[in-house]
Amino acid sequence: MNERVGVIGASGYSGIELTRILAGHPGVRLILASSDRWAGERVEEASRIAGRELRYVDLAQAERLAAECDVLFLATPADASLRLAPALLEQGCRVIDLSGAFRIDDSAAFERFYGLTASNLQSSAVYGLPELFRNRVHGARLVANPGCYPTAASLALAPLLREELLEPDLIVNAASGVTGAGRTAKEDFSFAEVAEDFRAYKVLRHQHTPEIEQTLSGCAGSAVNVTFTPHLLPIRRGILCTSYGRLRRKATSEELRALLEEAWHDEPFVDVAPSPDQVSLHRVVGTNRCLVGVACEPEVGGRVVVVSAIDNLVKGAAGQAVQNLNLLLGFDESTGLSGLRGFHP
Ligand SMILES: NC(=O)C1=CN([C@@H]2O[C@H](COP(=O)(O)OP(=O)(O)OC[C@H]3O[C@@H](n4cnc5c(N)ncnc54)[C@H](OP(=O)(O)O)[C@@H]3O)[C@@H](O)[C@H]2O)C=CC1
Ligand SMILES: CC(=O)N[C@@H](CCC(=O)OP(=O)(O)O)C(=O)O
Repeated sequence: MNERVGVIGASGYSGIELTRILAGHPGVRLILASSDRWAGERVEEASRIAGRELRYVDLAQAERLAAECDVLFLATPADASLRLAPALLEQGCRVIDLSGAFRIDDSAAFERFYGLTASNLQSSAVYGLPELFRNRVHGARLVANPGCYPTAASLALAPLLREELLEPDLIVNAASGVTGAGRTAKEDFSFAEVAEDFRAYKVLRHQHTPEIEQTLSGCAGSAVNVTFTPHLLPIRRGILCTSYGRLRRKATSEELRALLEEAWHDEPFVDVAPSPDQVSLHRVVGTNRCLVGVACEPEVGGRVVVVSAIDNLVKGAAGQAVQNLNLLLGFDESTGLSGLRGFHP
């Protein structure tokens, strides 16, 4: 099979990762890669991996060529996705958007956190976290690929909330590598500013807060409040996410681990570690994997700590987007992804 796919925003960190994965995907043909700054240059991944000549085109040309694609990825900022998606859908393409433009059901919350006007396409977009919502993704025209932090937090906490094991007030602390901010990030993210430093940012105003609460409330069946604090880690890629809650009934660490193992048993990209201490970025960076570990104090009200790790550019962006592509096209969900081996021994 050779479904035709394209990437808009192909020169960004997640666009590059997408281009690399798609060039090696056996079921699709990458026919379009857009970048204004690289227009006219060769897409090296396409010639090196797929053995075909492909050149970047600018956005105007990409919009003209889009109708030739069965599925288009938008690896663009949210404001650009809001502008581009309607016309692409009208041309008959299916769209997988990596930005936050279509993830949040509550328009007022979206507008407050993103500072943008919500789209009326939001109601028809499917939130593409395959491990929780894969049945909805199959027939979707517009997939909202989840945010990096919400992916790490949701895969850590969803099974425990579904079993009504946690009080609905949670704390999520997470640290991301600097690629999370995109490649045009400004001065605050330069090497001299971040090296040998560690700090929180967007405290109590991060745009992923309503997304995490939306997903976890859906799992719990009632409102869940999350205090989310992101941190900037002076490395290139990876997210380590530590989530804290309180037990609603007695349980041991072994029981919680067994519950996570049961929930994620059939999932190719979620693994449960023997303990939270064994969850580390080395084990996930370069792969589409999420690694989760849990421990708790056994009494009612006892503390629960769940640690999860992902690569922000793979499971947190491009890899998850390809999982969604596979669902849309009816491929095995691991197609093009199982070969990603990671960067560490
Ligand atoms: N980095 C990460 O870890 C994650 C990112 N995301 C989201 O994915 C999207 C892409 O992120 P990332 O790869 O980091 O971003 P980058 O800043 O690295 O790249 C952005 C890309 O979009 C293009 N672009 C910029 N402005 C416009 C515009 N107005 N219209 C069309 N294209 C434009 C740029 O191409 P050019 O200038 O060459 O045309 C570039 O290819 C964002 O919405 C981001 O929030 C989601 C999860 C994780
Ligand atoms: C380190 C860093 O800055 N990470 C970004 C990740 C969010 C992102 O990529 O944006 P979306 O809202 O489209 O998911 C941030 O915290 O804003």
